[in-house]
Formats: sequence, structure tokens, C-alpha cells
Amino acid sequence: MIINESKNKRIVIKIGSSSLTSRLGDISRHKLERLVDEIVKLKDDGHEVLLVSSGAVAAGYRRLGCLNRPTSLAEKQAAASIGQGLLMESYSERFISHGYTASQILITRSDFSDRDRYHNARNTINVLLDRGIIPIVNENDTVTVERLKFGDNDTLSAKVAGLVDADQLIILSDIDGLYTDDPRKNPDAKLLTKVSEITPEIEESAGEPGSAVGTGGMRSKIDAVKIAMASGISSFLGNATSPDIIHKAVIGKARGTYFVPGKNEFNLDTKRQWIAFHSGPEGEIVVSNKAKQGIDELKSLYPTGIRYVSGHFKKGSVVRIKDLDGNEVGLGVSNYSSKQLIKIKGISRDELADAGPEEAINNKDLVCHTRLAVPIH
Ligand SMILES: Nc1ncnc2c1ncn2[C@@H]1O[C@H](COP(=O)(O)OP(=O)(O)O)[C@@H](O)[C@H]1O
Ligand SMILES: N[C@@H](CCC(=O)OP(=O)(O)O)C(=O)O
Repeated sequence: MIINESKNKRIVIKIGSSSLTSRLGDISRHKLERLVDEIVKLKDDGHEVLLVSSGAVAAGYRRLGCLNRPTSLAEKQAAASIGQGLLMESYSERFISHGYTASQILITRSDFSDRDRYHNARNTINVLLDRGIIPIVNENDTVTVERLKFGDNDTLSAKVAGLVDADQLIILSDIDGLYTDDPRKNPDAKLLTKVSEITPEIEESAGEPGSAVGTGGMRSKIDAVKIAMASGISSFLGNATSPDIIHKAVIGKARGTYFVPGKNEFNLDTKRQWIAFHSGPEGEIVVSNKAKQGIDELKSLYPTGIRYVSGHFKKGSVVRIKDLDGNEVGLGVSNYSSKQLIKIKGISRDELADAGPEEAINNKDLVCHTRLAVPIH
């Protein structure tokens, strides 16, 4: 795998709990410092680095008085409240010892579902990266209710990589990469070194976490890679304990799995990423078969193609687009409120005259599910 080494890149690195913890399940300072030292080499080479780090629960549960990693939500959140500060302290101390500054960013899903807050997060992170700071992102575990959780840091890292237009997403775990099956269960499983399409076989092979501290297992890593691919970002999955793994991953010489977005990938811009992965749709419109075909071809949707409208939404809201059989075919930003759409549905462009924009949904504000084989929301 040959990668242009000379260009300074924007790299998002995700470190899972399993890569930061000892066999007892608490934070291993040695592992953390080794990874920081590797990141420092990238910084010295001129790359911009953003870290998505798990480990808050692992770092905090003992001081909470638990003997083992807790399983109840309230205890996990309490442990994260203690552990997040301790985790950041360890990161900050080590980065500062090398002359670099780290910053903490805690995110909940609702921070991303609001478009202004999404943009604000992007602007803030850009300032930090421009000034050579290493932002360290984690889910804001302590305050997040289950329903509003990103759930795992794998998909969070891919969404952050999209937000900041990263050149590469590096996911470090306790395994050498993606295998044809969970190698802990199947000794004949083979390592896949390059993947340019997430096939149904790959989806099936991706199993549960391999340790008691991991959250999403290979399943959530594949979901993350799909989000990165849809955003046009290359990913790498490898073992955090393998020497010099981060530098080698960047130059394309690491043992692990490289995921390369194929030419046919949709390559969502930031607006479409927001519509696809973050927005909270507020209503539904059902479209004719002809209009559905247009959506599959990523063409704008006109009022004439709309059959039914349901829900109460304002102009500018994201709506689900369904076909006549009730299957969701896409998502889009409506140029009209639900009230207005009910009035103009089914009418032709000529009849619409000067009542408003010709398109009910502009193709730039449209995400089509058939072109986007990734989990939405
Ligand atoms: N097809 C697969 N290839 C590689 N690992 C797999 C596969 N299916 C399941 N796994 C398991 O996923 C684990 C990594 O996920 P996880 O435990 O959540 O780690 P992390 O804490 O780094 O996020 C591996 O240790 C492995 O046992
Ligand atoms: N936010 C949680 C970790 C969530 C998570 O995704 O964990 P992991 O599967 O180890 O990357 C924490 O900091 O403990």
C-alpha cells in the first residue's frame, strides 16, 4: 500500500479501552504513554492529530469503589465522571512533557443533531488543530442518556473524522485488523489487508467485543469504516500494541487492514454527512414511483412527485422520504413547511408559478439510501 508520505495530513486516531487497560481492566499508564509518544512523532512530522479516546469508565471505576468494571448505566456514568478527568490528566502530562498541548472535547449526540452546534464544534476543532493542539474527544458519558448516546467511540470517531475533513481515520484496537471471522473463536480466520467495499460477508464476519472492556466489537468498527468511506475518508484498523503502528499506518506500511473508499462511493460533503448521520428527521413525505426513481438518481424532488405529507415540520427541516410501499428511500431538507407541502403536493412546476422554490427538496440537500450502504443515525 503506497501512500504519499510528503503531504502533511489531518489524522483522526481512535483508541479503544482495550488498548489502554491492564489485564485487570484499569488504565495502564505504560500503554497510554507509549501511544502518546507515537502520536508525538506524527506531530513532529507536521501532521495534525485528533484523538478519540475511550477509557473514562476504565480509569474511574476503582475509585468509585467497584472491584470490576461496572455494568449498570448509572455506575458506568459515575465511573466516567471520575475517570475522564484522570484520563485527561495522564494524556495532558505526557503531551506537555513533549512540548505539546492537549484539549478535551466531550460530545453528546444532540451536540451534532443541531446544525449550529455541529458547525460550532467544527469551527472550534479547526482552531485547535490549526494551532497545533491535540484535541482529545470522548462521548460525554456522564450526562448522556442511553437513547441519545453515540453508543460507541468507533462510529463517533468516523463522524468526527467527517466533521473535520480528515485525510485518514486510524482505529487502534487489541486485534491486528479485520479477519474473515473473529480470530478469538476461529483460529483459521485470515487477516484482510485491503478492503475497498464492505460486502455482506464482511458484515457477517464482524462480531462482538473480544474483551470485557470493549464496547462495540468489530461490528461497530465496520459501521465506523462505512461512515468514513461514505465521507471519502480512508481508514486503517490495527493493533495498538504493535511497535510504531501509528507512523506505519500513516505511510501505508503497517500490518492491519486498510479500508480504501472505492470510486463509486458517494463521498458525502459535510452538509450531507449532517443530514445522513446527525439530523433528527421531523416528518415524512411519500413520493410517487417516478419521483422515487429520481431520488435514486440523486435528482431534486419537485412537489409534483409528492403524494402524502405527515408530521409537523418547518421549512428547512429534515424529512424522511418514503416510497408508496412505505420503504424509506432517503432523507432531505424540505424547502417548504408541512403545511405548505400539503397544499402544493402533486402540482406541476407551472401551476406552482411564483409560490416558492421549484424544488421541494434540492438535490444538494438530499441523501439517497440506495447509494449509501451505511447505518443512518
Ligand atoms: N471479524 C473480526 N475480525 C477481527 N476481530 C473481531 C472480528 N469479529 C469480532 N472481533 C473481536 O473484536 C474485538 C475488538 O473490538 P473491541 O473489543 O470492542 O475493542 P476496542 O476496545 O478496541 O474498541 C477483537 O478483540 C476481536 O475479538
Ligand atoms: N466512552 C466510553 C467508551 C465507549 C467505547 O466505545 O469503548 P471502546 O469500545 O473501548 O472504544 C469510555 O470512555 O469509557
